[in-house]
Amino acid sequence: MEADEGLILNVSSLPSPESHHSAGHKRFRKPLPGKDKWQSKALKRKLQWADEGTPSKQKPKLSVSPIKKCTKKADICMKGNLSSKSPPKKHSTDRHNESLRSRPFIKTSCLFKNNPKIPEIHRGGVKQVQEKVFTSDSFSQLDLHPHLISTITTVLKMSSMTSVQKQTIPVLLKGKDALVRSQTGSGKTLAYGIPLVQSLQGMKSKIQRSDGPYALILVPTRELALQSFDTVQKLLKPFTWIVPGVLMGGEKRKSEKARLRKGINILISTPGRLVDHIKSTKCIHFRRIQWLIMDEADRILDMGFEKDVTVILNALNAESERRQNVLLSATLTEGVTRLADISLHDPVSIAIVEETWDRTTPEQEAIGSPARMEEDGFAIPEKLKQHVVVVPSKLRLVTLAAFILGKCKFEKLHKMIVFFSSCEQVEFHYKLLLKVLLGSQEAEAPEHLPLPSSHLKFLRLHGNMEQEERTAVFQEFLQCRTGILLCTDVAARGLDLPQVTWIVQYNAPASPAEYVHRIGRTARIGCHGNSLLVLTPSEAEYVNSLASHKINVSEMKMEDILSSLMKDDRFKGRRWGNKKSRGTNPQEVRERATVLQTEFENYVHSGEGTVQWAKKGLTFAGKPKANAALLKSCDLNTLVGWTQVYPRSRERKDMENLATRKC
Ligand SMILES: Nc1ncnc2c1ncn2[C@@H]1O[C@H](COP(=O)(O)OP(=O)(O)OP(=O)(O)O)[C@@H](O)[C@H]1O
Repeated sequence: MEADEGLILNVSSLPSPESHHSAGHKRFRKPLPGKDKWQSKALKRKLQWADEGTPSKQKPKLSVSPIKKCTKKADICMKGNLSSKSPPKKHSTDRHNESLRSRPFIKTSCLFKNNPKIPEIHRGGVKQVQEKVFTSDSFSQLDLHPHLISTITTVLKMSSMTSVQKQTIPVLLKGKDALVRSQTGSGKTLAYGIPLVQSLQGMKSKIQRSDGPYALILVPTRELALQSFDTVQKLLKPFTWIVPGVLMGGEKRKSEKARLRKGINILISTPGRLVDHIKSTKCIHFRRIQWLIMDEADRILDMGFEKDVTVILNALNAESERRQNVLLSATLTEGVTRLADISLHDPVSIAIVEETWDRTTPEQEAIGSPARMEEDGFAIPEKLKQHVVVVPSKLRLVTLAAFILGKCKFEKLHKMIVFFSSCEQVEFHYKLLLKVLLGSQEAEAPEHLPLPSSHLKFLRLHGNMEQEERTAVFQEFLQCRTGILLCTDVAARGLDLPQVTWIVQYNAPASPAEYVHRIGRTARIGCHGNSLLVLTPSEAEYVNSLASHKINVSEMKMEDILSSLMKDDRFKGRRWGNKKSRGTNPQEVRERATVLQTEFENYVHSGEGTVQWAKKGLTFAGKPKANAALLKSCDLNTLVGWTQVYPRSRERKDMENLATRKC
């Protein structure tokens, strides 16, 4: 789902001229030619829809002209709460007065009215599949080279094996192929890395750099390639004659060719880039390949690399038939099974699952046999607390912002990842949140800040960024103790980012497997972690879909999330002036949410450029897969909101067709 975002760009929510002083708002005094025409049309639409909820029942009620009224007396716009007769009291400091003057008028009715009812979430008694992460067995029990053991204990600082390592390492040391399925963050990299290094260091004829690759590790993303390279490099510390290397898009082909020519013994690559080299780099060969490892196999397939994997398998088979093959994934999909069929020889299947299905309701009984359950159930880290919040489209953006403020500004140190469904959405929300949550914060008096602004550090990561920047952001987030990373699914798989405390999924993931991978960026290797899935009312059913995969989420209330705005006086409505805020007065919470929403909208409307950029951020053109997902999951409200962004365009027509179909 990509098109909603609770940012309804319509003129009725624009600020009154008297309340703005910045250059960005001069346009209200001197409108751009032709612009007021579409604004008034958008206003008309907005009024219709605000009254009736859906466009299908449009009955124009244009007797009120809010812009006019707001312009004269902004306070009238606040639904019955602000009296035009009682202007705000004088405040003690000029600064405070200034801050109040620049505060937008509040129009609570827009944001909190005519929203679809939030359905109740009925949770069945789902018992999650659990894996025990650690065992009491130490690495020294394995038949490994003593230098390798000491590297594990002294360099990697690990003593006992995880369950997946305990089961996988002996199988691979025996030379068998394996299909390994284990929960996210359970230590799969070392499960293949240790036997790989053990076998290569012990080869009868000592490996020469110029021999070329003995092992190929395929991973879906560049970040994962770098991360796997880092682990392998550490394991190879005592065995300096074995050279690891990475090939991934984004780097100059020429320098990769030069490194290939010099020799890489353990080649870590993304499939696309490797195929590139197979087709164009003469010096690449697989004559000595002994190992093929496909990590995050389901993601490799999801990303459309199936054809590339076939090209790679053919290239390997053409030069070396005998090799050991390993396929690893946190989730087992049909595609992975298919890939296992063509790439593994008589594999040992390793699945670290303890619990079986707990049939507690007849509906669950009807879903399928225990065997099927075994296949469909995803193991979730035991210490991961999963939450869901159902939020009407219009309120999604403020809810997200309030959640970020609540956790990252007002609670103790949090490190958060927020998933979006497209690169454009990431960019859009990154700039918007940076500007509104951080930009204005910087301008506020220091006494308003409960914590230093550095706690609200925003980063973003997506596939449209230059590789250099991607790597820098990845490294920065890896090392920082707090921060908020806004990203696409480029960061969903395999990435090991320590100390992440919250995962937020702002857009529902395309599949339960994706859900598991996204939340798997927290609660790694036995640590605690939390996740929040944001759904629109029409998507509430998704919770049942997760339950059918043994995924159990508990509900959070939108109002509770929004109430953290009470801690941030930047969003205090004009009416409350110097008054002390009372706990979590629902009316005041709503008004603060409206102030925040208005700030978002003001920023977007501050110029033609930002409007265009917002449209880009809310669009989902050119992504057929995403469109299909949108059709499946997004609600009417979303579509209505979206059509308001596009008052007259082909896209709008498309969206209206889509809305009609949804009806
Ligand atoms: N035996 C161990 N003891 C302590 N820490 C470990 C052990 N094995 C791995 N780790 C650490 O656990 C973290 C997760 O490991 P890894 O990234 O290999 O998990 P994964 O199963 O591949 O996760 P994902 O499915 O998300 O890719 C890493 O930081 C790794 O260093």
